[in-house]
Amino acid sequence: MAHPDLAAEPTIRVSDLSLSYPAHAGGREFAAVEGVSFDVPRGDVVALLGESGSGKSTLARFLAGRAADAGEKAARIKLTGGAASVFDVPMRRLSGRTRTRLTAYVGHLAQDAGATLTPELNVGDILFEPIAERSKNFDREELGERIAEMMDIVALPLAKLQEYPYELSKGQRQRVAVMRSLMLDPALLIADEPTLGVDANNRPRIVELLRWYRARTNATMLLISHDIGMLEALVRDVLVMQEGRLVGHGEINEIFRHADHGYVQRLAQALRATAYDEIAEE
Ligand SMILES: Nc1ncnc2c1ncn2[C@@H]1O[C@H](COP(=O)(O)OP(=O)(O)OP(=O)(O)O)[C@@H](O)[C@H]1O
Repeated sequence: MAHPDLAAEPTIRVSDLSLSYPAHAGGREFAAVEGVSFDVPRGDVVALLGESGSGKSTLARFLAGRAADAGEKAARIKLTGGAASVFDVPMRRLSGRTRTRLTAYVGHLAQDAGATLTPELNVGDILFEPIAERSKNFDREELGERIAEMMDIVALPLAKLQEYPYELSKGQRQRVAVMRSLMLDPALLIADEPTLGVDANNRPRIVELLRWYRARTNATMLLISHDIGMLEALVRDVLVMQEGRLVGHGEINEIFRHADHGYVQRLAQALRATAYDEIAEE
């Protein structure tokens, strides 16, 4: 059985990778990612950009080891070509045990995670849950201090710990979801639009939380985000996808300065105008 090697270099290795959704409802198998290759070196923060439907979430979910997580069969992601490894664990045909081992180190913030917080739990329990599931013997006090620090960074009053998801605004729920994705101290964080649905005043709070986390842990991060504040504060390299393919890869300023691909050029222009909401919806 492959054991995750946290010192693996690079942390993520993707080679000519193709991913599909199975055929369903009389339709054909759908190729969401086609022939993509890139590495994410250990400790780097890389952004995955691209218009809606370009395959970003599919790739993120697959690399986070959550390809088979979806309830319905039709939403399970299948590797149809090439290879990928995370912490030197090959992602082809992951056994249940290997997957559990791997996902213990890989935080995944799913798309619109704030909307799927457990409705029966208050915020405090939502945050404690990942740790309580792993071990009964955790230091509640130490963890409480960490939670208080995170709440402060994202500007949520401690009284919110007693509230339930339905009592929070959309942006507050999203902030809780981002905090939750960090609770197990992941050595790799894969986050799908961490600031989506958060108002402009509070987006920098999430950026700050991720910066704080990185300074504390030096974790590797793959972020799907068109948030210019986040890109500027955290990201060195970007990957740009279009229709399942990688159409740009490199240092953020370089790639936008010398963009030779039509979509990358348009994206660069839009980002300069900081119209990120529109890009995400394009
Ligand atoms: N369960 C599924 N079954 C079939 N096709 C799917 C499924 N989920 C996503 N797709 C398709 O796969 C393609 C890639 O979707 P994906 O969500 O990865 O794109 P994305 O770049 O993350 O887009 P967005 O920014 O809108 O989330 C899209 O064409 C989408 O319609």
